Amino acid sequence: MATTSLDKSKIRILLLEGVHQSALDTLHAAGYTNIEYIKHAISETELKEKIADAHFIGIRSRTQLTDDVLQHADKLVAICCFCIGTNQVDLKAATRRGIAVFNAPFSNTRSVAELVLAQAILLLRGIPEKNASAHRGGWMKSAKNSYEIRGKKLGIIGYGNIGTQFSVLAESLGMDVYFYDVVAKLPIGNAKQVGSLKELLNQSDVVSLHVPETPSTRWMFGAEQLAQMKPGSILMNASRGTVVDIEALTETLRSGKLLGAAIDVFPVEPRSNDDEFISPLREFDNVILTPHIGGSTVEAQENIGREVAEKLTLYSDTGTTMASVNFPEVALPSHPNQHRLLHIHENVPGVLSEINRVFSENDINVCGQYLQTNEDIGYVVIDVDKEYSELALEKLKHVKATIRCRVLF
Ligand SMILES: NC(=O)C1=CN([C@@H]2O[C@H](COP(=O)(O)OP(=O)(O)OC[C@H]3O[C@@H](n4cnc5c(N)ncnc54)[C@H](O)[C@@H]3O)[C@@H](O)[C@H]2O)C=CC1
Ligand SMILES: O=C(O)C(=O)COP(=O)(O)O
Repeated sequence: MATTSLDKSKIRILLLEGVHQSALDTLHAAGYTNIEYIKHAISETELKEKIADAHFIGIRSRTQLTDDVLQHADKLVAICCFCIGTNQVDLKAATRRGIAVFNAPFSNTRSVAELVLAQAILLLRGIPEKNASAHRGGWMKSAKNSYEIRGKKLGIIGYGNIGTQFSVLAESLGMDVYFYDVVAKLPIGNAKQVGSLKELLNQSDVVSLHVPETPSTRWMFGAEQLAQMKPGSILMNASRGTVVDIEALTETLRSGKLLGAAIDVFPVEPRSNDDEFISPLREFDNVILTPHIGGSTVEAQENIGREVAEKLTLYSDTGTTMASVNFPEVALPSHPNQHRLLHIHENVPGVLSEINRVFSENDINVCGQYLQTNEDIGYVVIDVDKEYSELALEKLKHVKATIRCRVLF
């Protein structure tokens, strides 16, 4: 019988942006050896070339997998984001092509929360300016504009995993925490949800953004919101570079209204550590500029590497899609002595009955069947005796609304 399932050594995995060694170790331990490992993000042209051969791609926040790029990804089975955000992936385009997307939804949460807490303390004491001055031979010994964090009001925008972690840490240091979120959220500890962003900004000494990049958060923080902030307050953004209008922030900082700012993410970020970081914010000593390292700790990266690589191998080996960002979630047992057919189709009426007809009309015994759908696609997994998989695969490919169909053994 012809082989339809790929040998592991032929499954090509492209890993970009220097994902942690733990990812490579996990993949090697699972028998995957055909891995191209690149330490930085690559240009769109190179990406289009390389993705054409890849069955799996691993990226972090910098690589943009647009509809245009995915048009070149004929063999791609899954996209693995070794980070929280998946805004860099056109999820609709991936789903339409039957490409599953995975991420690490909370392995770097604590790292971001610790960073912003530290930044709030440093900014309230004016440390960035004093440090910069001392490096130039200055001596700014003064208590002017230098404050304890205790008793200050923290305003968190986006009270999700990171926002709540930060909330807990900030309360433990005596901050009063308020938050604004588009969804009603259970407040942790003594935190209080406020009804509008304006209300939050009017009262907060420290404002910190922890929203995902979505159409509703793109440029949500501009001149109007900066005007609503208290004089002498602080703005921190470790969410996405498209959330804050940098020109408006630059103007506000020039006016001296803010005590300082901490910005970790930028509208355009360098592709590698060899490229120059360009930003109008470079001129301000009272702004902490960090190179998108909110989640860059050894602990977070090691955990993310392992976690996402495990999701990749599980999907590749068994078809399991648990915790996928865009696919219906199906947890599948191993399938010894059987072949497993994976059928991804548009979620339209009549597909299932057509699939079932393939098996009844061809007298193929179904040993196991699993189904899950979401609003866009359906994912059906069927285990059959080995000798029938080739025939079934051929027939299933012709079922209406089929996006992708393959066999695992
Ligand atoms: N700087 C870095 O290295 C890192 C940055 N991030 C960024 O942080 C973001 C947040 O991460 P998590 O807390 O894990 O996400 P999450 O999904 O747990 O929480 C996001 C929260 O924002 C809220 N939200 C959405 N739109 C909003 C709006 N327009 N206004 C107010 N609230 C809104 C949601 O309801 C949710 O409660 C990620 O999407 C990612 O972009 C994440 C990790 C590391
Ligand atoms: O987890 C996220 O969403 C981040 O922003 C971290 O991105 P990175 O892996 O550091 O490129």
